[in-house]
Amino acid sequence: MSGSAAVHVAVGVIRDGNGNILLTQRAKHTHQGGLWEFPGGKLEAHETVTQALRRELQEEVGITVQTAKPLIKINHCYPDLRVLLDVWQVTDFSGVAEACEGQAMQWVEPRQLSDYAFPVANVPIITASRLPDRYAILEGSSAKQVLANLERIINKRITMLQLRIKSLPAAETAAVCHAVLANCRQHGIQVLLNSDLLLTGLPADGLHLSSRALLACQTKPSPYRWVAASCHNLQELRHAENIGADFAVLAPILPTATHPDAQPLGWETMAKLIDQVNLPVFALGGLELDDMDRVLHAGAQGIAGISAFLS
Ligand SMILES: Nc1nc2c([nH]c(=O)n2[C@@H]2O[C@H](COP(=O)(O)OP(=O)(O)OP(=O)(O)O)[C@@H](O)[C@H]2O)c(=O)[nH]1
Ligand SMILES: [Mg+2]
Repeated sequence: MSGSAAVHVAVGVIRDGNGNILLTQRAKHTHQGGLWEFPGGKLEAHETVTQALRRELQEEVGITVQTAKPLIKINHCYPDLRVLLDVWQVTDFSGVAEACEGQAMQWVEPRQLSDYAFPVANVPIITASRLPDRYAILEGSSAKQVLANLERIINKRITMLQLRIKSLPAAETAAVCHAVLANCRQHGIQVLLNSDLLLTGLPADGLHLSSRALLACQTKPSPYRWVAASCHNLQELRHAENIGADFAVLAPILPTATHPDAQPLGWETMAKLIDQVNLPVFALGGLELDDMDRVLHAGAQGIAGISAFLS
């Protein structure tokens, strides 16, 4: 199958006002029949992906797409078919969803998606649909500064962050980590601990591997709800994908004052790199929240940042 052109499919992760996601069940006789899917279908000749998305969601579940943004692209080779799943998040629609083709249909909470059997290509789509579009990196050169930065991050309504404290004495680091975790729990923020933080037994939500730690892993570290990885090139992104990391952070995209010697990847290279892996990838380095639209259209999950969320 690897030689034939991929079938381009427009797929909608449709959310209702409560954040639930619409699933339908594929008819028994079809490709991957009997499994659950996000509604969508093949592009017709001369159709753009957003035109196909609009038509398919009207035909299959009777809704009219009002607003949609790119979520993730998946290139997958089934034994009998190669597909490019072009997945869009539908954030606003009109009409009431109904199963227009007699298929089973369910609105499902994101955390319950794992209770449903999907085609294997859908694994990173499910991860992407559970991730936010902003991933903050919390740092600081003193305990006071770390906690002040956390206040600012909380005010930006961030729901996930990486705790990366490098320069505090060990005893102070442990105290700050406990304070950050308690504060984040209170505000519903998930915390991933950077792998350079040599502290064990902290009740965090996940592990964020430095690129060095990533390359030293041959399998996904366990047990963590989330495993993320810092990447700078295709080799690292592929390694993150191969060990089954949940998502990656790719840097630096634009020049930054904090890393003046690092060669920025730029928009075009970033898009090309992200296109080559089936993995949610946050863009990091020199970006601001105003860049979100451009970042999403370049294929990224969203923006990761240190100063981006501190203004
Ligand atoms: N819609 C949809 N298709 C998916 C998903 N995951 C996945 O692997 N696919 C694959 O992508 C292709 C989508 O085609 P489809 O059967 O929905 O196409 P369609 O609506 O145009 O159907 P038709 O050919 O009967 O008109 C199938 O091979 C299907 O197995 C998913 O989550 N949603
Ligand atoms: Mg379909």
